[in-house]
Amino acid sequence: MQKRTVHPLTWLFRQCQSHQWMLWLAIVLSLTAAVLALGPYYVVYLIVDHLLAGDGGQHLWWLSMVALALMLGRYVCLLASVYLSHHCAFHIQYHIRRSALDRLAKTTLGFFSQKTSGELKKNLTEDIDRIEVFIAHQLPDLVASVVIPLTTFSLLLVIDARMALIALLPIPLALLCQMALFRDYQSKAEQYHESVEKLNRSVTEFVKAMPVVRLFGIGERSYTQLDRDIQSHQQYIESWTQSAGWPFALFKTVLGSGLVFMVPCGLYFWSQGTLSVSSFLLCILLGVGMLEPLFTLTLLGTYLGQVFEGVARLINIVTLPKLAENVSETPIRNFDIAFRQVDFAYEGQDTPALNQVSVSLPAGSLTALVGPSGAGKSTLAALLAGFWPLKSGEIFIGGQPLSQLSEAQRMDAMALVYQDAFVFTQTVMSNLTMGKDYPMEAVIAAAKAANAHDFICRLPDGYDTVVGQEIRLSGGEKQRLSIARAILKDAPIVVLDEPTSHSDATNQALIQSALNTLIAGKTVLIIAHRLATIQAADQILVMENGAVTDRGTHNQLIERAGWYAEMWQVSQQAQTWSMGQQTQHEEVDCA
Ligand SMILES: Nc1ncnc2c1ncn2[C@@H]1O[C@H](COP(=O)(O)OP(=O)(O)OP(=O)(O)O)[C@@H](O)[C@H]1O
Repeated sequence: MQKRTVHPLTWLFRQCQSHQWMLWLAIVLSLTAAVLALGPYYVVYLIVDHLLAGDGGQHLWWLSMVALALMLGRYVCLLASVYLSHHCAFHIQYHIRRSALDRLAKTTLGFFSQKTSGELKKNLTEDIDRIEVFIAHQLPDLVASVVIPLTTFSLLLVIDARMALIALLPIPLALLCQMALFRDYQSKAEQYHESVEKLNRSVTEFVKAMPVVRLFGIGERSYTQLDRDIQSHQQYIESWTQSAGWPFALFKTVLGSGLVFMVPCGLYFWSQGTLSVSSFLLCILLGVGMLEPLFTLTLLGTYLGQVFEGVARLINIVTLPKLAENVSETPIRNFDIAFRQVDFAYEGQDTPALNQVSVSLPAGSLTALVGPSGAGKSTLAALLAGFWPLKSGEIFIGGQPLSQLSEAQRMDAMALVYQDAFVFTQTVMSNLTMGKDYPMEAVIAAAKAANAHDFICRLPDGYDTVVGQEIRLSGGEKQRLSIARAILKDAPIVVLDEPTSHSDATNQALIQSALNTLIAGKTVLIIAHRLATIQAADQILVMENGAVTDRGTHNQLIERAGWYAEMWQVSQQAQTWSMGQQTQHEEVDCA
C-alpha cells in the first residue's frame, strides 16, 4: 500500500475538476445566506428605533418589505447552495468511485488476496458516501458555522463594543467544558473502533459457524463469546456516555448562555443612558444565537476526522500501482512456458515464497504441481497468471517475457479454474460468455462438454436463468459452469487448482470428464491435491519450501523413493482405511 502525500481536503477539491467553480459558488452562497440571516434582526432594530422616535407609517411598511426580501434572498441563496453542493457531491462521488474501480481493475490481482471483500466494500460504499454528506451538507454548514459568529460579533461591535465583548463571556467556560469533553478523545475513539471491530468479527464468526454449531449441538454455548463482546461494547459505550455526558450538556448550555451576561449588563448601560432601547434589543437578539454555531462546528470537527480517514483509504486505492503495460504486442506464437530463476516474496514477508524456481512446461503438455501445504504451489500458479509482478527472474510464454505481454494478451492466452468457482448473480448465459459474443451452438457445446447442459436445462429459464440469489447452484454445478466457461474461452494455457478435490464421487467423475475436454491439447499447469488424478501427467514437479526439489513422471518419482513416493504410498493406504479404524499419527513437535 502506498503512503499518501497529499492532504485529504486538497485531494477532494482536486476531484471536483470541472465542477470546482460550482463548489466555490455553493460555499459563497452559503456564506451569503448566513449573512442575510442576520438582516431581519437589523430591520427589527430599525423598526423599534422608528417606533420609539414616534416615526411610524410609511417607513415601517418599507422596512417590513426589506425584512421579507432579506428572508427571500436567504432562501434563494440556500436553495442554490444546496443544489450546487449536492450536484458537486454526486459528481465527486461518481468520479472517485470510477477512479477507484478503474484502478482496482488495473492493479495486480494479488492485491485482492490481501484485502477482504468487506474492507473493499466499506471503502467503495461507506467511505465514498461520507464524502457526499461532507460536500453536500457539512461543507456549507461548516462555512455558516464560522461566518455567523464572526459577522454577528462584527455587528455587535458596530452597535456597542461593550455588549460585543460581554457576548463573548461564555467562551472561556465553553472551552473548559470542551476540554473535559475531548479529554483522551483520541484514545477513546480508537478503543471505540476496536470494540466495534471486535463485535463485527464475533458476529461474522457466529453467522459463519452456525452450521458447525448446529451440527455439534453446542447451541447457547456457541454465542458466549459474542454475548461477552456485546456486553463489553455496551459497557464501553455506557462508560463513555457517562464521562462525556455532563461536559457535553454543559458545553451546549454554556454556549447559549450569552443572555445571562448581556441582559443585566445591557440594563445597567441603559439605566446609565449609554445604551438605547433599540440597541439593547438588537444586541439581545443577535447575542442569543451568536455562539450556538460553535456547537455545530465541534460536532463537524469529530466527523471530519472520519471523512479524512476514509479519503486517505481511497487515496491509497486510486494510487495503487498499475500492472506494467510496456507491451510489444508481438503475437504469442507458441504456448510453451518457462520459469527462469524466479524469486518471490509476499509484501512484508521475510521468507521467500519462491526460491530460484526454474522449470519448463512444453506447449501441449500437462504439468502437475505437488508438495506439502505452504510449499509455494499456488504462488507459482498465481505468478504465471500475472497476479503479482515478479521480484526477480522471468517467466516466458512462447519465448516472450510475461512482463512484456499486455494484460489482454495474457488473459486471452489463459483460462483459470479454481476450487472455489465464482458464479456472478447474472444469467447462466452471461456467466458462460463473460460479455463476449459466441454463437448459441458454441455455448451449448461447451456446456455439454462440461456436463453442465443437463442441469442448466432443468433451471426455470434454462440458459436465461439468473443464478446466485434466488436460484442457488451446488458446489459441483458451479464447478461445471466454470469449466464450461473455460472450455468456451478455449485458451491455449490452462491453470487448474484441482477442482475435484472437494467433490463427492459422482461430481468428481462429471468434473473430471469435463476437465479432460478442457485440457485436451493445451499447455496445462495443475495444482494437484489427489495424486491419483495426475499419474498420466507429462511431468510432476515436487515443491518444498518454495523450491522445486524433484521432477519427473509418476514412475520416475516412484522409483526415486522421495517425498512423492512416500505420499503415493500414504494415498494408497488411505483408500483402504475405513470409518472407525484407529490410525497412527506421527507426533509433530511444534516447539
Ligand atoms: N497473500 C499472501 N500473503 C503473504 N503470504 C502468503 C500469501 N499467500 C501465501 N503466502 C505464504 O507463501 C507461502 C506459499 O504459500 P502457497 O499458498 O503458495 O502454498 P501452497 O503450496 O499452495 O499451499 P496449499 O497447498 O496449502 O494451498 C506460504 O508460506 C504462505 O503462508
